[in-house]
Amino acid sequence: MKVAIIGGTGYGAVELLRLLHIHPYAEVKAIISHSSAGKSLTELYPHTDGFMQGNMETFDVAVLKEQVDFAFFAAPPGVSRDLLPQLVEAGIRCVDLAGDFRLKDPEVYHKWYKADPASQALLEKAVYGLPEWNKREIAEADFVANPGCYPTAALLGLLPAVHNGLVDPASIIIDAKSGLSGAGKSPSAVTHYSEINENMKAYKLGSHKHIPEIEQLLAEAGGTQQPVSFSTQLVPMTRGIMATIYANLQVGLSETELLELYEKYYETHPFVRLRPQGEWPATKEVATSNFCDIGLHLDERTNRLTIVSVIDNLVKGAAGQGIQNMNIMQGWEQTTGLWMLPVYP
Ligand SMILES: NC(=O)C1=CN([C@@H]2O[C@H](COP(=O)(O)OP(=O)(O)OC[C@H]3O[C@@H](n4cnc5c(N)ncnc54)[C@H](OP(=O)(O)O)[C@@H]3O)[C@@H](O)[C@H]2O)C=CC1
Ligand SMILES: CC(=O)N[C@@H](CCC(=O)OP(=O)(O)O)C(=O)O
Repeated sequence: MKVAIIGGTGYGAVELLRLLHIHPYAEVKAIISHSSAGKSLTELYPHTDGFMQGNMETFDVAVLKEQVDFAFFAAPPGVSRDLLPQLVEAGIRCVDLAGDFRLKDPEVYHKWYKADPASQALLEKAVYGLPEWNKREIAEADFVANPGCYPTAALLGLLPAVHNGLVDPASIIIDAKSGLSGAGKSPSAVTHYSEINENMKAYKLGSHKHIPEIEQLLAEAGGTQQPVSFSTQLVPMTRGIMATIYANLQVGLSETELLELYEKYYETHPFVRLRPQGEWPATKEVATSNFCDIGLHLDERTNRLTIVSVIDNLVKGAAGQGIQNMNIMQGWEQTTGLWMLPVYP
């Protein structure tokens, strides 16, 4: 199948190219660039030398319709809102790595993204693409809204607990740390080496656009959801997210029983791996892979459950999950092209 990547010079796009190169059924035929059409990707990213023929192109629906059957959007919010419907209309199925189609309520999008939402009709048509939650819906979708990186880590950590009513939904606290590639390739004062090296920085507390995304899916999974506390911090590494999640247990289960329940929940989901009792994952253990690794701890003194969930933000948090969604949409085994050992150390 022939594929286009839109937002060609960003980190998400380059990660898509890396992973699609080893995919047995997908081939990148076009890279669309807003800033660098006419240039070769290798001019900007020498590590891609020999892996992409031809130059990047401008967005043209008529040309893309002849070139490809599938497209990934890896551009900032606002771009897919305007361009993706044109491709879907032309019969090209899409996965959007940005957040334009994740939230079902246009007013909620407007409030948190501070931008105009897509139409209500398109938001209703969009399928939120978390394969461990709604694989069947993804398979039928014309276009999929790939989850945000933090929501992926947080939701995979919380789904078994919330879906089974194990924790008090009002007590959930998500404390999440991300490497710098999560902020994209454009440098900023905060991501400047001398600012973030040997440093950690909290940001967007109470205002992060992933808050409504997390709450939307938890409400779907648990039937109801109170606001969650969500704090984000930058840590001096390139890849990786660790979400440490706290919630009050509201059922009389032991740590062993909780772990068994998580194992059962994820038994048919190959990309989620549970650590044995007394062990918790590290970001390096999933780096460059599509895995989400999870460890649990039940503090019997406080009756509080701690869930540690790690992903690579560019893979399970973006390009890898996007390809997992494409696989499901195409009726291929979801692990196709994604079954690989993390790079370690
Ligand atoms: N980095 C991550 O870990 C994750 C990112 N995402 C989301 O995926 C999308 C891509 O992220 P990422 O690759 O990191 O971002 P980058 O900032 O690295 O790249 C985004 C790319 O979008 C393109 N683009 C197209 N139109 C515009 C425009 N009007 N203004 C600015 N850029 C434009 C640019 O490439 P060009 O000029 O070549 O078109 C740019 O390089 C974003 O929506 C992001 O939020 C989601 C999950 C995780
Ligand atoms: C470290 C860092 O800055 N991370 C980004 C999240 C990246 C992501 O998933 O964003 P989208 O929802 O836009 O797709 C942030 O906090 O905004």
